[in-house]
Amino acid sequence: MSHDETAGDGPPVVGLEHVTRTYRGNPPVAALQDATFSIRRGDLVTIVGRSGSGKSTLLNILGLLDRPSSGRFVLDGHDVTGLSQSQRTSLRGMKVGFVHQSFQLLAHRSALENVALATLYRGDSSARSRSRATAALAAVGLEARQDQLPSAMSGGERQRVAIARAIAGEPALLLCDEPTGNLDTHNGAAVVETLLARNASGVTIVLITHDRELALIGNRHFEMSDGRIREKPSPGGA
Ligand SMILES: Nc1ncnc2c1ncn2[C@@H]1O[C@H](COP(=O)(O)OP(=O)(O)OP(=O)(O)O)[C@@H](O)[C@H]1O
Repeated sequence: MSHDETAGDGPPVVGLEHVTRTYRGNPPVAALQDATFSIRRGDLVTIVGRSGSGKSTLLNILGLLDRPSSGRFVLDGHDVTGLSQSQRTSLRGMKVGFVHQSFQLLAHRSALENVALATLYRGDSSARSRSRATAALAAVGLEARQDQLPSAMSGGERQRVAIARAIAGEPALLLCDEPTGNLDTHNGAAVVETLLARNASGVTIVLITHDRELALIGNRHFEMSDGRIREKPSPGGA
């Protein structure tokens, strides 16, 4: 399915209304202030901003790792505002995939095992998790390398395994935190190509970065500054 066919279908994947996050302290830190925006199915959203502007704070809220101090957050049709910790954990497992700067693969497990274990934890049967993992590795172009250990792979391949792990459970939202931050240009480009291809098949992605060039990919571009987020007009006015 192409991006154009999926964009905008159904309820938003993310709906934030006046979301704030203030860290306690003296003085308190208003790390996220009055964020109101939606992310539609099939969007590839980039968020750029300096260190300390609030990007991780926002990503933690979107990924249900942290709660807003105030405001409303609806994730794929679920209002998460009043959920208990265990309900949030379970929703996170169903709805969110994470890709981190540092890959975070299990060193003594093959690529296939790294991906399969993630869906096994979600409650899939062993056969189901294996078949999902094989499909996810094929989707990132690593079907031939599924029995390799991470140590035998390039940084770009490791990150593609991490992407396969994050998408194997078909999450509503893929959150990427500086996904090319530890990679050289060549490996970084391979990871970007992989993310663009997954987005073209319908995966909704939010990517945070310091890198102003990387921030130009995708169809929607946000900038954070001192806890405030604003959407930048896309070239061509789309
Ligand atoms: N647990 C915390 N307690 C208190 N203040 C915090 C906490 N986490 C972050 N902050 C502060 O909140 C603000 C936003 O931080 P955040 O980590 O979200 O920024 P960022 O844009 O992700 O930065 P970086 O690019 O360096 O990761 C900063 O002023 C930071 O010092």
